[in-house]
Amino acid sequence: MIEIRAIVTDIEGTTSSISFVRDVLFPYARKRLPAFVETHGDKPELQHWLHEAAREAGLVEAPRQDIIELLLQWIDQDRKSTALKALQGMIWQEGYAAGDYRAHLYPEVAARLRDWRADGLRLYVYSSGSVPAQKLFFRYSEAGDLTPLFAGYFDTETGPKRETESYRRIADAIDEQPRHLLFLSDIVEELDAAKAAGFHTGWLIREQQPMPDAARHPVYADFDAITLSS
Ligand SMILES: CSCCC(=O)C(=O)COP(=O)(O)O
Ligand SMILES: [Mg+2]
Repeated sequence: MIEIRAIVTDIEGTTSSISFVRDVLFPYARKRLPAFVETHGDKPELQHWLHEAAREAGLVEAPRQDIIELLLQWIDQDRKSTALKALQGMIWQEGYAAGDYRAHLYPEVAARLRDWRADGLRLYVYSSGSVPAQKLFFRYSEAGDLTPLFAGYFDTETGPKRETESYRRIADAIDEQPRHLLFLSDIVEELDAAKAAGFHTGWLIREQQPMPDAARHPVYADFDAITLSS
């Protein structure tokens, strides 16, 4: 008998479309990053993440303009850099607050998250986006402010999403045995890592992709198809 007590969900490709992140959020950050650094460059938080990006690239002594150029390249590559994601989150905050966009959610997601909460399940997010960016995402979602539904958030400061140890850390932080946790994602390597840590897994395959034949994980076309017991 499977007993799921908490659900940990990915964002891009799972609760929300890849295109919203790639075609709205990333270009928004890319266009504004140079001016944002110019305007806010004296702020300790921004200086910290610029230094972290430089350290990550081995360019600690480089001029600030070189770091900016590097960050723009990383945005184009969708490099899962913790420093980049933190900087992007700082820029995205302005866009949400200004009403420039609302975070995309697939149509069934908000209702299903509410159902799971009403059934006593705890909900968490694990995304490459920074924790502040995740909170903004669900605070300013197309379905309104969903942050009251979530008990916690994890990003790559917990660890890389394709490493099993990251999921062990998440289970410890949630204070649940992995066998009582379900991880939902669109990326099979992330699901493999979670499964190796003992999590139950759900593979969201949304954008009319061919269903894999011998799926390594239970495959779902949307959140309404997800079953929590068997
Ligand atoms: C929190 S919105 C920005 C998401 C992001 O930058 C990203 O790379 C999403 O990757 P995920 O791990 O959620 O698929
Ligand atoms: Mg994803």
